[in-house]
Amino acid sequence: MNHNPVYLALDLPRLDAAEALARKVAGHIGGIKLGLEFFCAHGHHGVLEMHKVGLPIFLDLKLHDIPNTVASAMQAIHVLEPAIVTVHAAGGRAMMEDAKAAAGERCKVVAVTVLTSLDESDLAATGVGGNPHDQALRLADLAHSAGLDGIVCSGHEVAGVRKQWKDGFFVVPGLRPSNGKASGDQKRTVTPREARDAGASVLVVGRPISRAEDPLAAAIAIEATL
Ligand SMILES: O=C(O)c1cc(=O)[nH]c(=O)n1[C@@H]1O[C@H](COP(=O)(O)O)[C@@H](O)[C@H]1O
Repeated sequence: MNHNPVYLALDLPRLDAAEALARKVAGHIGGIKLGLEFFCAHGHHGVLEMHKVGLPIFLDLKLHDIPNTVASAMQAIHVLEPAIVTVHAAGGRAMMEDAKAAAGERCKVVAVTVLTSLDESDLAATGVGGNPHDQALRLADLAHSAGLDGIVCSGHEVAGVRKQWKDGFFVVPGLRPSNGKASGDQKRTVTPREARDAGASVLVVGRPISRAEDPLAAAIAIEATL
């Protein structure tokens, strides 16, 4: 693969620290993922600052509301020129259709299926029967039929989803290098290499790089496995 599929999740409280980390590893990642922690703390200003690093920006806002509200939120972030934005597939077909229509041509919209921090018992507690694999496939079908570009799922489901959606754009978080650190709050993990081999388009890596003693060495080590 020519293009580096790793997007670094910058889940850090300080803007200067996030920017310094992104600059340090910029040659060994393909993009930057800015999520709720970053956006709630630094907003539009923070995203515009991070554009200066010169890498594509994945704005992981996980939008989930009524269709009109989500479409309006999408329009409000046009100015930030994100390459990728997330919504929750559980928001339903109309919400996803309207989100995609509002996103503009150059922004991929992907739907979160089953968070990688959940297992079957967590799903049951929310009233969803069956296992994460079947639920992810069901929500992937819904996202596909709503016209989205792809989905977010764990490395355990991505091969199955790829089988039924051959040209989909699939984001896989919950990655832990095989020599790696504890899973933390993640329950459905695979290695970056396993996710890539299973058909992931983007590999989201956060703490295995950002909390490493030597983030640059960690990013280079992950790149070397791909
Ligand atoms: O949408 C996401 O990016 C996402 C979906 C999901 O199911 N699980 C998940 O961990 N993420 C994000 O991926 C990143 C994973 O971070 P680490 O566990 O530190 O590598 C975090 O920024 C999460 O918000």
